[in-house]
Amino acid sequence: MRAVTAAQMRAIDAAAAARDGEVALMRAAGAAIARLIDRYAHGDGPIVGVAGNGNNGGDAYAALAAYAGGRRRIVYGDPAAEGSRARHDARWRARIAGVEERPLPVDANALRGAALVLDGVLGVNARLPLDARSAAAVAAIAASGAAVLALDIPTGTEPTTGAVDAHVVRAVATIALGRPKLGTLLDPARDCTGALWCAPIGMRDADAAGVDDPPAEVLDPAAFAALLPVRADESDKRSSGAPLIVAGSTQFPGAAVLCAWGAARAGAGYVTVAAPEGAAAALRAHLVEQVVVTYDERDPAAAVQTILDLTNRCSAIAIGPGLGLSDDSAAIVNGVVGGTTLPVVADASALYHLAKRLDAYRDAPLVITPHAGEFARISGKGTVAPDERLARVREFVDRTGIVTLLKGRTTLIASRDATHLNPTGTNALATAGTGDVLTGAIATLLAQGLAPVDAARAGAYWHGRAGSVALAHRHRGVVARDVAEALGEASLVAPQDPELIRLFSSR
Ligand SMILES: NC(=O)C1=CN([C@@H]2O[C@H](COP(=O)(O)OP(=O)(O)OC[C@H]3O[C@@H](n4cnc5c(N)ncnc54)[C@H](O)[C@@H]3O)[C@@H](O)[C@H]2O)[C@@H](O)CC1
Ligand SMILES: [K+]
Repeated sequence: MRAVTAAQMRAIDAAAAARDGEVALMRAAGAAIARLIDRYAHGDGPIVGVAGNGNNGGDAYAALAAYAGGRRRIVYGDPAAEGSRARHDARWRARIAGVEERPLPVDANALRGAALVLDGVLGVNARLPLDARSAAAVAAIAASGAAVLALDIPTGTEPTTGAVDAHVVRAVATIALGRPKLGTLLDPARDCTGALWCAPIGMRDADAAGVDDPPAEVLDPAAFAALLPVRADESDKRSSGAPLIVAGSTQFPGAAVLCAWGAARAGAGYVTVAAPEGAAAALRAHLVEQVVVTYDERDPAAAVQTILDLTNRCSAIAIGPGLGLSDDSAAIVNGVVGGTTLPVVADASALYHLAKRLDAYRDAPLVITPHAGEFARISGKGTVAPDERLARVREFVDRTGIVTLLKGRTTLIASRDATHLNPTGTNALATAGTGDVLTGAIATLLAQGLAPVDAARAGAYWHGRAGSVALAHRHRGVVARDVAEALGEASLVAPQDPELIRLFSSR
């Protein structure tokens, strides 16, 4: 699903309003919001809307008008607000439906005890810093301690950049109307988003054509399920996906084991591991179904030949985890990546070695999976501040054409055509070896025929879900092996309601 800038959303809104009428759109938005109210309401208190003078405020009226759950409903708004025709319609319907209307300003005491507060102060046209009236409403909401469902965006966040004001709503959930706003997916605003839902209300990506390209996308559950390859009945072990893992060293054999496990649990039919002789004993002790082939790392030319010979029977390569930073491993990495025609996912040590020869890999079928530190080095442009991740990854991919997966709380995956924001994951993944599992999973997806960008975004999404599944089983102390083991369960996607899509849960 497209994650939009404010400018893209305005274009989409305008076209949808011209087609369907603003009143109908706001009624649809209200109906979708109303469906979420009971999910997030706690206790016996009222549902309280706080409405700004714009259409975001209109959504608060529309939601309370549409809500049929039997709770008391109150809305705070400006009785003298001019507002759009849609906002008037919503306000009128709220009144008829028995919603109690009270004038702004609202103080925290009035909101304390609410079962749920609907934040309709500002939406996609919010600008920071907040004006005094909006800031006062946000301060009251924040001080009340009540649970908040944010309408479109949490007020006080910048809808495109994810910057936050001194006064900001921290929501338990946010419901995006039309399309999710980029800012709600980006730090620091993401902390305020809570769970993220989207009600598409009939809006169309095409209406933003040409505005703020290349587009950003966020994977939703149905799109993820559609990306996962399905094994054909007539498959054999090689056609089911045969990744070659080039990883491990005497010092770090575990990286190769975890990468192989990630590949295997992602559904590969035949996993081959090529590793230096010093890692062989540890690998053979831990890998049973996988084939281990060794090479002499002190003879890089022969090692490259051994590995390239193996590629004849493989369909993708993962290279880098645990290989180390020696000149010999540099020669092996560049010899293999430069000498193969197979798609490659490169991680860890391989990123270090490839950094010196990026020009050779321009637009190659290659995925790199750096964390922020590795990205700083490979991009050649130094440390990446949290708020410049999106711009920096775009700059790098526009320059090199290399599909890049930049790890972080919101992992970014960029190709020349688009930037993808991965919404899944948990801090349980912040533990050694989980990146090796991800690399292995991506290798399998490449081996099963996904394009590099699709393998990267499906892999990131899947791995994030697997982290959450592993945490749900273990509660704490998740290790990388648990994440590999959870890939199967994490591949299951419950049927989705296309009118109300859950993009991520709070975590
Ligand atoms: N237009 C449509 O077709 C739809 C709009 N919807 C809702 O409408 C919202 C957008 O409504 P609006 O366009 O009325 O905009 P907002 O409700 O976001 O903002 C209201 C007004 O406040 C002004 N404002 C924002 N920040 C300010 C600041 N710091 N100081 C002074 N003024 C400031 C804006 O310029 C705008 O005129 C969406 O976020 C969504 O909730 C939905 O109902 C779906 C359909
Ligand atoms: K809002």
